[in-house]
Amino acid sequence: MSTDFKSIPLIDIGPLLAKCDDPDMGEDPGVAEVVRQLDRACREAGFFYVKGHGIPESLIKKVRTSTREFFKLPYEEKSKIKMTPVAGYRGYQRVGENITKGVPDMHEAIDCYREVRQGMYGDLGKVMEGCNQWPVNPPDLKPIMEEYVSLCTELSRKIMRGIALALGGSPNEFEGQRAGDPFWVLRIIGYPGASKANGLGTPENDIGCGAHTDYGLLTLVNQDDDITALQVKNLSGEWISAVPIPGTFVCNIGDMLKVWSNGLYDSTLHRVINSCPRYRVCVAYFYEPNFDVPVEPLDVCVRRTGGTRKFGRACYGEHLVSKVQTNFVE
Ligand SMILES: N=C(N)NCCCC[C@H](N)C(=O)O
Ligand SMILES: O=C(O)CCC(=O)C(=O)O
Ligand SMILES: [Fe+2]
Repeated sequence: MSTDFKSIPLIDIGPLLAKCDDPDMGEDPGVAEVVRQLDRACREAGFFYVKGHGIPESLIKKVRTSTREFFKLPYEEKSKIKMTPVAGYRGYQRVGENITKGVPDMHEAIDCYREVRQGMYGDLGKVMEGCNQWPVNPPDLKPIMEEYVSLCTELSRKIMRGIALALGGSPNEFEGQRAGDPFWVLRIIGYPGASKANGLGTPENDIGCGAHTDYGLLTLVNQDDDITALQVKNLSGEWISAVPIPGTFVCNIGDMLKVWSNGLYDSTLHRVINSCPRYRVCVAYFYEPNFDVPVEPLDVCVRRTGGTRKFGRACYGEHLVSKVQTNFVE
């Protein structure tokens, strides 16, 4: 359960990355300090900023620039890669098409998923079968995003090694069968400026994305530097803003980590309200478990939470499919 946190902690993960693939990384004092901070952040907020992550700032900026360029195109152009169930729910969705708890969200997006070949996960994976739909314009969007996904995947694997230690496990707790063949999701998102979204000049009412939790393990949010819009709910119900900190990612934990950790860590509710008149872009990368692995509380976490299993067995693929099938207007 999250606490009454008033701000979101910032963690320099440099020391963790430096030693991340050493078998005895846990004994390194620099790693131990990062692990302590990760543990505290995951227990208290389920959200943290990371710096020292090693992904070049130039690429992070290009990701947002090409995103902005795409959303500036006319609808006819954007709709050439329209999201459809047949494409495995990959592609472009216009403002209002994504719904959260029954309410249309004031954002447009391109959804991308790790590609799923026919029959790869049997019936479980059918809904997600398909290839990503990339726009022709801007031409560099596809290569930029592909490079970005591969760097985010590697970074997330390393952060998860730190989180595994934080939970009292071995560093490779989330490798192999659990998340050694990770599924991933990329959401390329644009939030219209406040007055444009509702035309009434009542910015408080523009819900860019309604309150939700993320579905998998770990999310890396790459947001515009100059607009505050992401809000995280604390225990007493206050919304704490994740004010952009240049050079950092906002990270948060997802539903599957809540199950694996037996609730030691929670997937915290968050939402997006762009009350700024300017258009906001955000690219969210989601690092997820193996698509078809059974997810149940780790023994070490059950012991640390009083010996009772709080959750039954879950499956990421099933969870994703149930979300995707209810996320869109018909
Ligand atoms: N893949 C992830 N985590 N996407 C998060 C999207 C959240 C909004 C969605 N309509 C919902 O209600 O879940
Ligand atoms: O726009 C943001 O800052 C976060 C978006 C988000 O929470 C999501 O796509 O899951
Ligand atoms: Fe989210």
